Amino acid sequence: AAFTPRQNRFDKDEPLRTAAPTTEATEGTTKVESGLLKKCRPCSQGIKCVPQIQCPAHVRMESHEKPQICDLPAGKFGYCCQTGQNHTAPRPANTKERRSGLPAILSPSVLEEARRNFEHLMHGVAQIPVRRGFPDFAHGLVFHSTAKDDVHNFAISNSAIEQVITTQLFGQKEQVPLDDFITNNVPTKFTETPLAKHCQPPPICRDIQSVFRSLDGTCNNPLPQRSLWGAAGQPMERLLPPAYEDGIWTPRAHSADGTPLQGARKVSRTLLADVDRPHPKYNLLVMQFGQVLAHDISQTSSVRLEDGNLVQCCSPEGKLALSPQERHFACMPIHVDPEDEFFASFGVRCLNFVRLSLVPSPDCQLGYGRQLSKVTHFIDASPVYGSSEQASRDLRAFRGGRLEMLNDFGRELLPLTNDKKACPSEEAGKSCFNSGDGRTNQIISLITLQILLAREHNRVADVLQQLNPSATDEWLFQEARRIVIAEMQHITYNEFLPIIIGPQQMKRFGLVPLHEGYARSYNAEVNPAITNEFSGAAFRMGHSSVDGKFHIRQEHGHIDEVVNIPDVMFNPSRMRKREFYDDMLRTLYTQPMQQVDSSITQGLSRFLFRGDNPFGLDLAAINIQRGRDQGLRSYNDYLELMGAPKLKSFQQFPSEIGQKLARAYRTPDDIDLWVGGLLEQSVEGGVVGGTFAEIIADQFARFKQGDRYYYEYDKATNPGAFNPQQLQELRKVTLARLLCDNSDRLTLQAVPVAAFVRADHPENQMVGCDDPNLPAVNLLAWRS
Ligand code: HEM
Ligand SMILES: [Ca+2]
Repeated sequence: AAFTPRQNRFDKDEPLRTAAPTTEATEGTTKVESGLLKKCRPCSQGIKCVPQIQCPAHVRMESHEKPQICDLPAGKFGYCCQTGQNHTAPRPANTKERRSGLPAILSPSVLEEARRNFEHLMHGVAQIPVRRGFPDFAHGLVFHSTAKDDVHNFAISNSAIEQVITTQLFGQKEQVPLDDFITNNVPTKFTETPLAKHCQPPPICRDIQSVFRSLDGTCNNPLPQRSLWGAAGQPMERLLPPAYEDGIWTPRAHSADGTPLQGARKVSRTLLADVDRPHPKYNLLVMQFGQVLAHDISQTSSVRLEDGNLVQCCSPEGKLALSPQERHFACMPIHVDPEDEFFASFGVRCLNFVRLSLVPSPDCQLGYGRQLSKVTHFIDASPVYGSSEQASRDLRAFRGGRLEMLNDFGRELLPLTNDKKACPSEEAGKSCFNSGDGRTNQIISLITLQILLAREHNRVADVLQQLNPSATDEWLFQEARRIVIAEMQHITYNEFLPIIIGPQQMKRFGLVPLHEGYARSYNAEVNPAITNEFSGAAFRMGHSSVDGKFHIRQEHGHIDEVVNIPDVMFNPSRMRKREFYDDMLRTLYTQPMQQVDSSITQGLSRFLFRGDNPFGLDLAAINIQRGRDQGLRSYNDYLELMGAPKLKSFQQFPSEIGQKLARAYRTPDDIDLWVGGLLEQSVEGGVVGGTFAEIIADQFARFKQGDRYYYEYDKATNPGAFNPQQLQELRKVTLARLLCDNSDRLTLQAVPVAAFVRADHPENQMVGCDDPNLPAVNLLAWRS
């Protein structure tokens, strides 16, 4: 049921090349060598050949300005890129005049009027509580970190919103072309106005030679102006300019033909049915590791009320959406049709949806709203350690470098949380677990991996202490953390990522880990921040891999218990059953994941966070709405970004999908990125289609090139570099080893060698946890 619009794009045997070569490039493209294989002239010195997606300015260039085409590994084309990852190309001359006509500073009257509008939006709205125990409440928890943090974010987000409202008013008054906003081409500033309080240059880093990366990700890039790149709370990047209808923050609500877009729920129920399609090769660990990784690198934040409480956009019981006059400015409720075969039967006509909060402009310039990630963007095991110094201190035991754990009759579990806002239930015995990430209790299989990683930290800390008896708690903690982060990174690049994006993209984006020696891909120009396209669409591919049920203790055709996933969302009590942790791990490596395609389990699309309610939320609709909230452009624009032709008609899809698409959208230019990506056929050797593969590959290239502390870098780059012997040891780590080392050994005594591959797959084999053939990191390399 999958389809790819352009399976072979960028391939050298593709006769139709969309990127019009410059005269230079045509000269440089030498004669046909064999068949259709052409060879391109290399880029001039100092200019890098990169995949099209990493040179996004080309989309806005005239054809004669497009960069020269060059060769990339795996038989692919790239661009000799001079604009870097900046998506704004030099603008046509005729708009220059308009821009220079704008005032440098805002007038007091605009400021005052905007202030009044803002006050009204803040206080003149109906306040309907979001009740504990209901699905919306749990949805709000997804954006929770700590109670203190919620209040702090409120203040910052408010400043940002006020800036946006002021910018909108200014844009109307001065008739600024939309294009100038989306390409950051408005010279006007907030300087010397009350809105300037958050415009501060990034801090200067004092200790740039620190052996250990900071907890909040600051000073990873030590260069002036870049000390906050990738740090917690920093804005996301964009591959393409936002698709806001006013260029600033008004979400895309109209089709390319001017009529209103269909609602997100309508798209979800028309296109994303629930079909059971188990993956023939990969198991649920791929899904579950993917979610842990997603939480490591991104957590957005939703707008809240002044007291930190959640915003509600629907009338009680979802009977209808509040009118625009009475609802909060961040409301973007999801409309439910009366003929909705599921929600309408409960009388529900409105699903709550609150927009993401924003960050103020760092350089004080007027521009579009920018979303943030609250966690460190880097892959740095932040779900284990938290994304701030304080969060990490709250998790530490301050003995032997260990993390605090709950001793549950001899088994180490995560400690229980005392943060009342972290758990939907206040009942005793239903307490939630605490970790470095506020989303841990979302589903019990996620808790399982969070426990696994915390145990791994303590296991490593204990061994380090035996080897270095006089080491301090601080050193043991930081060194164990450094090792666990390296393990996370190695498993991500070595085992996980190739499964997702396939071997060709791994090569083309330079993501394959080395077998020996140090890697040299650090590039101080690369901002490691998460992109909106990645967090709002591409990496949400994982939602399609979720199975609606867990088959616990599946052995020889026998299953002990079938657990529906909504029953284990924010309901961690099963973890206290003695054998559950081992059983869950075994389930994850035995049970297939679902294929990444246009099918989403009803466990997510109807019953998400149901709790005791008869119905839940629709995560698919939420994803679509979120993409519009984040200003993601339509799927077609991303095809163009990658150098593929845009779709012109729904008939380019197989007829069944084409018909459904035509019911959900007016033109192919309307297709939401997340939906279009899921409809593609998977790339060779990977589980996602070409578009998601590119967006994901680009993101992981940022994490590698833009992380000075990446585990494969040497001392010249990374002040916390591993010595050659340590690095060689770290390269032995596998997820299989982690499963064995951190299981309870109650029902789990053996693991599949390739942990992400179904245990029953012919290419895989089970190996006993004590088998010497299961490689392990020898920590003797850390004896000082
Ligand atoms: C196990 C079941 C899962 C559940 C119940 C779940 C639920 C959610 C929810 C409620 C959100 C926030 C939606 C919004 O309001 O925008 C979310 C966001 C997200 N999810 Fe999942 N998810 C699951 C698995 C996964 C997996 C397997 C992956 C990837 C492999 C993934 C990747 C993401 C990403 C990247 C985001 C955006 C995070 C952000 O930037 O805030 N999720 N998920
Ligand atoms: Ca992180």
